[in-house]
Amino acid sequence: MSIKSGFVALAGKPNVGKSTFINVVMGRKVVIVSDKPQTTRNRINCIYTDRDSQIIFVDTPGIHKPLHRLGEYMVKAAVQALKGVDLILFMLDAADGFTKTDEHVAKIVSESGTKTIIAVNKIDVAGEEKAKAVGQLAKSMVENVVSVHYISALKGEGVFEVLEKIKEELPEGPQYYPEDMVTDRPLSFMAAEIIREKIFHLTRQEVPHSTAVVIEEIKDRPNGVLYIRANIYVERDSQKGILIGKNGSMIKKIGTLAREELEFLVGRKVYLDLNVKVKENWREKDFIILQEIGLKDDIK
Ligand SMILES: Nc1nc2c(ncn2[C@@H]2O[C@H](COP(=O)(O)OP(=O)(O)OP(=O)(O)O)[C@@H](O)[C@H]2O)c(=O)[nH]1
Repeated sequence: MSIKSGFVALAGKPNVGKSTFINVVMGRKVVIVSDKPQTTRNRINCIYTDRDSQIIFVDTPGIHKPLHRLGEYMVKAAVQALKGVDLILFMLDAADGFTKTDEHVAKIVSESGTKTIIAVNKIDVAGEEKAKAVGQLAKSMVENVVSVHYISALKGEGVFEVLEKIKEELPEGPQYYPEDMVTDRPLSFMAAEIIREKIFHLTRQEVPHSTAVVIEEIKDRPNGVLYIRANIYVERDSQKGILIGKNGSMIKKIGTLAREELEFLVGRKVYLDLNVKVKENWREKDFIILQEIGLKDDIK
């Protein structure tokens, strides 16, 4: 039996709700969501599979970067990347109105000529009129728009209509990935992202941004438990104190929440071993780069 399958690029400025949308579609948490912009340092490709379709949601490098950092070359590269996908999902924020960054994303999307679905998100907090204005402006700026939807990813409103439309527009094709695969990222990457998300949610000010999570070890224990050891690097002793908390209460909270989510992801018991370490100026160190581009080994 043939299915509908293909690659869908998620385009939209930071914080419009791309991760929230993906999480609703996937029915479980696979992408970090935060109210602090650009938390998803490394974007994850998510694979949605059902009876008659497989959709691979991909990120477009360059498109989320601040305008001032976008050289002509990067714009070209982004356009080129969008030419290579089957469909674009261009997301906008109804509450924000149509901004300069939206205009810039719209230009890149339009230039690719690729079929585009527009989703105006956050209608739960914006008036209908404002949302419609955003949708219409976006539509007028993009060449190949197949439909415009008004949604609230947070409330799950309209998300499945978008999903149906995506399926309708995708070509018939093969199932590219096994059906139980939800992301093409290794487990070590997912684990680091999940731990980082908890730190983002539970701590304030400079702490989240001074934190790096490096997965040191993932091992199958004979009793079926998955053992994961992670180092959490901060830049100063004071930050270490905050992360550990009074009598270890904060790190315990982070650990419990992260473990529960990891257990959900891998479908079995997880033992999470977290160690907070101070490493001055870790941002300049290359070990974190290695981790972020996924060079650490996955489960052995
Ligand atoms: N009110 C409202 N808030 C939303 C909606 N969708 C997402 N948000 C919120 O918007 C913020 C950003 O959402 P994300 O899903 O992380 O946005 P993103 O586009 O992936 O952001 P980046 O990773 O920065 O590119 C979070 O606080 C979400 O809870 C929505 O439909 N309504």
